[in-house]
Amino acid sequence: MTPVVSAKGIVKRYGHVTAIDHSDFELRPGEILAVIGDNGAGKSSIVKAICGATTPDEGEILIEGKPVKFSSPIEARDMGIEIVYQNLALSPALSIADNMFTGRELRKPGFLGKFLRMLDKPAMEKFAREKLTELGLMTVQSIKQPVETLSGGQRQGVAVARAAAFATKFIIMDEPTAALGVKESRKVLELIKDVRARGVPIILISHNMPHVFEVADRIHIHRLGKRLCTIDPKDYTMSDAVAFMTGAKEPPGQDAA
Ligand SMILES: Nc1ncnc2c1ncn2[C@@H]1O[C@H](COP(=O)(O)OP(=O)(O)OP(=O)(O)O)[C@@H](O)[C@H]1O
Repeated sequence: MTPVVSAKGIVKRYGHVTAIDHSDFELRPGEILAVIGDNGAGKSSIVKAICGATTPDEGEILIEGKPVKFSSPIEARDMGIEIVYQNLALSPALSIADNMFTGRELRKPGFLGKFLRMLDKPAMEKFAREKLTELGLMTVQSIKQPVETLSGGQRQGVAVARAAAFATKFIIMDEPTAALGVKESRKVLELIKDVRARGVPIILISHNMPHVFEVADRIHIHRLGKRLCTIDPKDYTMSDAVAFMTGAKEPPGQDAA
């Protein structure tokens, strides 16, 4: 099966620091791929290269088998790649519906939209309501509610719903539960599984081993700027994964999973 994303020999240098050192990467259809590694191992850097947030110095990125060279994250987004950040990239003062459409607002049909750039608020609110309902998130009272009135978990829910609504290729989630409490994390993990059930593959960067082992189909272990190996979480324990990640234990081959 053609991978959704595959990257080969990616190199990214920042001055004298080599953040990614000839790394490979592969995301398969329908899977949750966790990306783990020590601080500074290069997890964010490799994922940024894949979503156009940075341009690699070397290497090749293929999306569904076709070479791509993104010059901005907008280009990646236009291709159906969505990102959910740990620091909740939502605008607190704007409503849920407005947040879902930031940067891709729907305009009124005809002259009003085309020439006067008038927004089609009812259409955006309807779409936002449908998407939140689909993901079981309609505990929020109103779609017009400002995001700042929501709990941390609800906000992350909106961010995940937005990504799920627009992603046609895959979603990248960078530490989506890091800022959340236990109960809120649970809800977000369930959402992540729901998104997978809808057929959208996910790249999940996380330091939280129980979360990774709960949801991941495969784990990409990053160390010193490159992919050390990929493992199937059913074949290894959390302490094995940490031992590979820190160099305490010899890893299995590059493609154990
Ligand atoms: N914009 C940048 N400028 C300079 N150095 C950078 C930049 N971004 C990343 N680096 C360096 O590249 C290396 C890899 O960083 P990266 O953020 O990808 O690691 P990470 O595995 O995501 O770490 P963490 O788990 O701490 O978020 C680090 O040494 C980091 O300091």
